[in-house]
Amino acid sequence: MGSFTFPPWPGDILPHPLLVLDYRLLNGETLGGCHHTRILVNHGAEDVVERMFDLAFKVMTLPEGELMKYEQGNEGESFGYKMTGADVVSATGELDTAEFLNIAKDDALAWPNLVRRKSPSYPLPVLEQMSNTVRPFILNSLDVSNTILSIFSETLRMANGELLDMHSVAEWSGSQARIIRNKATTSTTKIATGSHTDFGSLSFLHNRQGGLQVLPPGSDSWQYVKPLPRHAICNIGDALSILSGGVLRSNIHRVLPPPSTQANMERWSLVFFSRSGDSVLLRPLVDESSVVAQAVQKNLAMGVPLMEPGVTAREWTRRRVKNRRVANRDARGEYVGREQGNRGA
Ligand SMILES: O=C(O)CCC(=O)C(=O)O
Ligand SMILES: [Fe+2]
Repeated sequence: MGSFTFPPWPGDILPHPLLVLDYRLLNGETLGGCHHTRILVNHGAEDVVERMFDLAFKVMTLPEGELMKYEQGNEGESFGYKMTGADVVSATGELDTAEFLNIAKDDALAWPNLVRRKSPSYPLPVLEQMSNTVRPFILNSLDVSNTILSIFSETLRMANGELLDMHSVAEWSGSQARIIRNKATTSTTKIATGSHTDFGSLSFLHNRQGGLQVLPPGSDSWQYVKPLPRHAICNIGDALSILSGGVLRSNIHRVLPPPSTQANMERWSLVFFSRSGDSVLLRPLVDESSVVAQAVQKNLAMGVPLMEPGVTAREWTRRRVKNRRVANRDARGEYVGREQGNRGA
């Protein structure tokens, strides 16, 4: 099955060197002031990740007309299906080639009830495998997220549990699993997903084929990330960056078709996005953390603008999703919505 292929890495492509962290040995020192993409091994989701890829294949090979029943639309809804070409990948309005389906953490946990997407909710294979595949994948990813957040709350010297409370599993949030398909193409240069930072708190990304690229801090050259079996790529998103006053930083990445000898391959990937509760106000936690307060003061003294959208996590996600849709751009590719504070894709 296409989704299981783990092809050899092309000998002519030098991948970006990434620090591999053993999830079982994680601590504040290994994560440090985390500004870079990291790779996690022994995250515990290895087997259920295989089942998620299997499910991804079943879902994304349904007829297009069937998938379109679940399309997200243009109003900033994050859960559901996104067709290819719905998002822009560049300021000049080029369109993306990725198609994906987002499954809400709240739906997976409430199952057999559905609380975020009612009708039409999700394609049948997702409903059929909600309890034996999607929910275990999401629960495992939430565990990993909580572990990393509690390490970061030590880094930020916050009171016990405060950051975790903002990411309480019990509160509705934008947290979601995403299955992604990029159909085969002969091009190795056409951008599939444009340059962006993830907008939530943490992302765990499971890759098979190459194509993911990062723009390392301070560099202007894109570098490929080499997928490793049973490893998860770990990114910080903008919301956590905002809450931490920039102490923790989101990283810039994009997706191209699989490179070199992998050209022509269909590309599959899987992500879990961990996001704070819908009601959490996105602002630097200066009252909760002396580390954040100091960082904000230092940045202000140096004239670095403060990232403070002053909206809730729910509104932030809605704006960011909406901002990427080509339907919300004018002929020059500019966003035509009225909201302020949209940044990038
Ligand atoms: O497909 C990938 O490898 C990355 C996708 C991604 O960056 C995203 O969905 O935010
Ligand atoms: Fe991303």
